[in-house]
Amino acid sequence: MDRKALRSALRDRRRALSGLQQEQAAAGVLKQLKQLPEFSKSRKLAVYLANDGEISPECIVQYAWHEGKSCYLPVLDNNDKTQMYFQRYTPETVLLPNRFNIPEPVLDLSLCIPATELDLVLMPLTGFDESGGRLGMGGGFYDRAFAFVKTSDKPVLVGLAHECQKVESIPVAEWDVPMSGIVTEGKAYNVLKKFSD
Ligand SMILES: Nc1nc2c(c(=O)[nH]1)N(C=O)[C@@H](CNc1ccc(C(=O)N[C@@H](CCC(=O)O)C(=O)O)cc1)CN2
Ligand SMILES: Nc1ncnc2c1ncn2[C@@H]1O[C@H](COP(=O)(O)OP(=O)(O)OP(=O)(O)O)[C@@H](O)[C@H]1O
Repeated sequence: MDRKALRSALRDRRRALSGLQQEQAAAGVLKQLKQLPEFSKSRKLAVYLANDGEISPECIVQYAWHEGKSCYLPVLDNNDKTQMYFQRYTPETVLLPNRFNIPEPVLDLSLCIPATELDLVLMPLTGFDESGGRLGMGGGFYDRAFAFVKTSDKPVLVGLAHECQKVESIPVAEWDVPMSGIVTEGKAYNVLKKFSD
């Protein structure tokens, strides 16, 4: 299956989950994450607002705020259509739908930080494999934003996924940035053995 067909099949799969399954999955992911030192140690954390059946980091955000961590959300640039920024996210942040209808903060560059300053990035995905292969929504936003990670050990990139997003092998593209790990409702896949034990 090519990337496009695989993306479409996997999007159907996650959209088919019930509200209860989504809630349980989100709680399961938080439970798994709490056991990871990379999460406990992180001070600056990139999250996202769930869309199209993605696993929701909402309870992770609530917990992170409670622990005094700073959360950041992806914000798209309306002029440069390839750019994605990370902007501070607090309970007061005003959100508006972006061009894909996903809520995001109104862009304020003074509240954005360079991707290099993030400790941990929780990435949305449509599919993953056990070698850290990631299939996103097809915009290439995360691949571009984190292309530098290939030669850096910060930030740690962790995909959040439903177990049903796992496939045998994601067809890899040359620009793909491998994830250090994937956390699902039931398991933490420590792909690059970057997670400390
Ligand atoms: N929750 C969430 N936020 C995110 C991402 C994501 O994957 N999930 N992104 C990760 O990169 C960025 C947005 N990337 C996206 C790329 C394509 C589509 C999408 O729905 N494409 C439609 C076509 C829509 C249109 O052209 O109007 C489609 O493929 O059906 C959505 C988001 C930034 N924010
Ligand atoms: N580092 C990069 N530099 C330039 N272009 C890139 C880079 N990474 C990805 N792209 C472009 O982005 C497009 C989409 O890539 P891909 O299908 O891998 O997106 P994705 O990982 O599914 O999406 P996303 O990361 O937004 O969730 C590709 O056609 C590619 O040309």
